[in-house]
Amino acid sequence: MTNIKISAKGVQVYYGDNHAIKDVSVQIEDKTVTAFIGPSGCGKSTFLRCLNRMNDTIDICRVTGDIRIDDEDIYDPKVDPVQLRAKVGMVFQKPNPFPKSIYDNVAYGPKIHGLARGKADLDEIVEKSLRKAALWTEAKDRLNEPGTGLSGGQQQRLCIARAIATAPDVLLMDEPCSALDPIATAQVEELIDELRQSYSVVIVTHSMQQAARVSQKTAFFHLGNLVEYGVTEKIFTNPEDPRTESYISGRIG
Ligand SMILES: Nc1ncnc2c1ncn2[C@@H]1O[C@H](COP(=O)(O)OP(=O)(O)OP(=O)(O)O)[C@@H](O)[C@H]1O
Repeated sequence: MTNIKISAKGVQVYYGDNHAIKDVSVQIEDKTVTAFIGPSGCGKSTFLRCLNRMNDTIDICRVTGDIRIDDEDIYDPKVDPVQLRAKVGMVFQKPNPFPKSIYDNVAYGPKIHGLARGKADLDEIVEKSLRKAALWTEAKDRLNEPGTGLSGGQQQRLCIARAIATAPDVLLMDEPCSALDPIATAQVEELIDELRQSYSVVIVTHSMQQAARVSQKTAFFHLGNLVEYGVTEKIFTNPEDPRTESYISGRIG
């Protein structure tokens, strides 16, 4: 039985003339946290955005190569990017709740994708998503209050609940803790570890400590190349490539 969720082959990304991702091939596992690390500008976020076609929204961006999720070509013209993004949820650097109530933030996706069969069903999805995002206890008595009134860490967990509510297979996280204090960061990291039981989680992080704490697999990017990919512990203790070694020992980046 294969555990591969995402398979990318020969992926190239250009922003105009800037060749940002150079022939990247990688197989990302299900029920695993995979960390993308590397110096600023190496292409981590660009490659992450390829996985739910978020780069489609950037005019000058061109993506080629083959990316499959559960063996389905996500760049096939038959694939609706909006549906794809429900299946491949994304959490951004800065918590970005909608200017709506906590309840509506979570209910929005299931509503537009027709995932609920009425109010009771929707209530259940909202509760389940908030529970999975470890926010239910704090939010259950204020569901009608604005999501923007929560603390930064709570807002980020709300954004995770919103991503989970559309029953995704994959969760992409682009530096999800960079705007959070150490306590909120620890809570989100704990949550990422739990989410691994249900999803394939891919996280971009600038923090090598965070990559070491939360991920089982790590991909090291440098100047648009995927230099090394493997078991996190090995990448951090015994990397194969001298560039990885330099990065983890703080000599580049
Ligand atoms: N929206 C964009 N338009 C034009 N060029 C972009 C865009 N986003 C990224 N790039 C370019 O693509 C390259 C890779 O950037 P990317 O943001 O993917 O790197 P990163 O490793 O995530 O960096 P950081 O860690 O600083 O966020 C850089 O040269 C960057 O200037």
